[in-house]
Amino acid sequence: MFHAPPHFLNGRPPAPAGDPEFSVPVIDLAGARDDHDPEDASAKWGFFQIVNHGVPTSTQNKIKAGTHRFFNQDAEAKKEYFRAEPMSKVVYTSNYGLYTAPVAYWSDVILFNMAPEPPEPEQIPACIRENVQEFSEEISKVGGLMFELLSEALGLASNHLKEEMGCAEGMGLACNYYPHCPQPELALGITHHTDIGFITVLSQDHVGGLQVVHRGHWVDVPPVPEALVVNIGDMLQLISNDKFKSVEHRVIVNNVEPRVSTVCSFGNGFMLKSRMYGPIKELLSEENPPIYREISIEEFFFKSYKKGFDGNSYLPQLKL
Ligand SMILES: O=C(O)CCC(=O)C(=O)O
Ligand SMILES: [Fe+2]
Repeated sequence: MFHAPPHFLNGRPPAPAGDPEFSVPVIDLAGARDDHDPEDASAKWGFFQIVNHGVPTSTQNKIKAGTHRFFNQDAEAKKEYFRAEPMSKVVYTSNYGLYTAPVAYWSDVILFNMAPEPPEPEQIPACIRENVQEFSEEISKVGGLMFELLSEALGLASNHLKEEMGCAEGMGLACNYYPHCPQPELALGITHHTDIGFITVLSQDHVGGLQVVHRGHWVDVPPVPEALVVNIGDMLQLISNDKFKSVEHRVIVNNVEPRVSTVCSFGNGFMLKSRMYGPIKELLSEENPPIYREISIEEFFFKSYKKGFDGNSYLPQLKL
């Protein structure tokens, strides 16, 4: 495991080693459904890892190899995919927090907005095309399952989030590449943030560097082979009326080897524009009044991007 230097702690100490309070929740999806209710982890951490989830390891490995292939090309080959704005089907960008993040992002990303309408196959770079299509199919099934489990964890019918609310209708798949960093004390891979969508399901490689905030401490998320990481995003915090909290996280870099991750965000700015999302009525009562006003996902994404990558979510601005 690599460690962030003290000036990157943002006043949060690293989690004490060996304290079971800080051991990251892992949910085994094999076996009886009742055994893997993610309610506790979603409410307390806003984050959990899942194992035995059905994205074959070979599918995860192939897209990571494709990510290395894409980013190891020279700039000339990559530049046709470069976009400065996020609302394209395929967006390659480098250091996207450059003008707004508190610390430069030591990372490159190629993002594919796969749902509701995927890009044309020829818009996806040939060196990663098949991998993107295969991973996207597999991760969509996992996303669907997560929405069922999270619906149940909220005490709703299992189809509520996916079918009733259309939470899985938009999906963005980001392939992140964190180059080896000669001076890791001067940069972060991605500075602290919460994810904007409903949930994020991600696959990390063996290198490590992802950290989440739990009870005011930075906790390393050690890579577990085959495991996927699930983050609660801001939109799920909004519709769950704070029952589930979006998790603050970041990626630290190292001077040993590059790292790649594959990150699927369920909920993107291409979703049905007229649909408004607010706290789910079934979760509200006199003792539990709505905390946030309704907003369309398009506006939420737009405002969150516009605000800049300053580490704060846009949610507080929607408080009633
Ligand atoms: O690379 C990772 O593990 C996390 C990346 C991330 O937080 C993001 O893309 O939003
Ligand atoms: Fe993230």
